[in-house]
Amino acid sequence: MAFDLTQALAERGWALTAAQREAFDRYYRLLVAWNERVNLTAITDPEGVALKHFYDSLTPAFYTDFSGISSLVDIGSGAGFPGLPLKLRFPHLALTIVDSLKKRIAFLEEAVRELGLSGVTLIHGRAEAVGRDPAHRERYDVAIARAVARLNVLGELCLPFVRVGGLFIAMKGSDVDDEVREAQGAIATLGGSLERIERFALPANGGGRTLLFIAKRSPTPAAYPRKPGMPEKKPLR
Ligand SMILES: C[S@@+](CC[C@H](N)C(=O)[O-])C[C@H]1O[C@@H](n2cnc3c(N)ncnc32)[C@H](O)[C@@H]1O
Repeated sequence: MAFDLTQALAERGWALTAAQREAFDRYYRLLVAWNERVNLTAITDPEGVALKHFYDSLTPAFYTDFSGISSLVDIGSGAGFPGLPLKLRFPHLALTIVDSLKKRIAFLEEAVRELGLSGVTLIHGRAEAVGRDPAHRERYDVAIARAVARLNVLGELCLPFVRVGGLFIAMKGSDVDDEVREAQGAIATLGGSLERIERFALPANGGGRTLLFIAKRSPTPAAYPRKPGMPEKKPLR
């Protein structure tokens, strides 16, 4: 696999600044160093991380205009994907990251410090609990998540964070049709409406991807999200 992040983004019309290139390099070095003692990622080679973590994280911005988005919440961000690459590329974003694993939040705290980022809030907690907190409920322009749960579960974790008129972006692999069908009732119940499906392939045989754009049409009923674990145990129909 031959993949160069700077070149691939230049082909999309994005010129990374020298400072942004250096930030992605530092992020990579920190990720692999921490990965020796905290399980953060199975992908550790530089080109793999550049393609399957950094570039992949940026793909939503190929399909929707991030310059018009002020606040973004990344649910189940793990080692920072997709939130941190989006923040590096779009520094104006007020980024909030929610993850239930303390060690991953500890990694992100160091990454944010090392990369000198401002406007990033890191929350250790379950999305089901944080999404009920008035400080976070229906406060964000966009909620985004990659590789966290099936769509009928993910909707309950993410849609409560989105303001009416905002957007929930689910980042998925190529095989989504059953998942989308099974989640239709859940999305409607939670106040969402599936507006757009974008299918594409990552460069350098990086695999098929699908982005689901779900508009928040009406407030999420107070009953949701249910208590931690329930969305997964009894997914909405
Ligand atoms: C497979 S990892 C994916 C991480 C990252 N989004 C990525 O694509 O590389 C899933 C992450 O979601 C977090 N997670 C799972 N369920 C969660 C929940 N209910 N609330 C908050 N975080 C959750 C886990 O701790 C884990 O870090």
